[in-house]
Amino acid sequence: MSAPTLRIDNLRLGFKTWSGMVEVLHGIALHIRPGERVALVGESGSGKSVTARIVLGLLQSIRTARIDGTVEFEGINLQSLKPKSRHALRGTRMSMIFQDPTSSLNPVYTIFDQFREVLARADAAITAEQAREKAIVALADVAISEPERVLDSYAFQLSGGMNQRVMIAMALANNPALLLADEPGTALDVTVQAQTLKLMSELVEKHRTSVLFISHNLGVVREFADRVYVIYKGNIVEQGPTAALFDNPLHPYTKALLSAVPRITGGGIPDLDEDMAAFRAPLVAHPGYSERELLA
Ligand SMILES: Nc1ncnc2c1ncn2[C@@H]1O[C@H](COP(=O)(O)OP(=O)(O)OP(=O)(O)O)[C@@H](O)[C@H]1O
Repeated sequence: MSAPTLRIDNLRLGFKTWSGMVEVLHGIALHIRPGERVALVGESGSGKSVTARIVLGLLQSIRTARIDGTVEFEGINLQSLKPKSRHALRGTRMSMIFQDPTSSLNPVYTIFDQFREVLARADAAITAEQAREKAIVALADVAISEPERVLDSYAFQLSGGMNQRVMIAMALANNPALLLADEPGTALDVTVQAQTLKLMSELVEKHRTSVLFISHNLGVVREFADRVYVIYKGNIVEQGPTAALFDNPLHPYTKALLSAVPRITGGGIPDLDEDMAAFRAPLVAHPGYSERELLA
């Protein structure tokens, strides 16, 4: 089997606060193979975004953050890299799509200016003409029919759905090995979100891009992911192939998450802490799919 694109092992994160250390991640492990689409699912505050930010190298420079453990990207331990080398990976070998496409784009530069900057990260010598050519191809890939007009526009002149397509095109423009998608499109209406996710899905499949897909929307995860990790209060409590996990959730938190779909954003999950306390094993792996076996 090929080596994983991303391998996280025993990852711990704490923040120094006035009242002492607040532990946020308690030794999580996950991996993503080349071309695999993996979802990290959990409620608000469970530690999904901080995990993605560590992979991107964005938390390492925060003075109050304490990070321990292994984060290996394409066989390189990111913790051992200098900030400059971590910076060089972003937008080239790994890239990210955020929740709200319009606020993620810079309002004072045209779409083309931003495209050119992204492409120059991988090829500093790229000319304006070459960048324009590449940007047009990338926009055509996300089914934008008037790429010239879009390139000369500012984000505020385009619809949210159009900006989301632009973001996807930019994120994939340098053919990254890993795409981190943090609740992509949740700021958009449901139909537009579904369309853009479908597009993203087709593109990552075409390019065999590995994806870490962060979401609390289980419906979307079921459609999109090959495998799922469930995170609860900074612990991975269950993982397995999507269909197996949805059809036969083993951990009380996963069961609660699945049964609480309509009210997941509401008042939380009643009595969950009681169920959790009664459950002794911290990680449930579906038979034959333990982290160790998958990596062997
Ligand atoms: N810079 C920071 N300083 C202190 N605590 C932080 C910082 N960033 C995140 N946290 C805390 O870490 C925990 C995990 O946050 P994270 O943003 O990863 O949650 P999440 O699962 O992505 O939630 P959501 O779905 O709401 O985005 C939260 O309790 C949050 O308050």
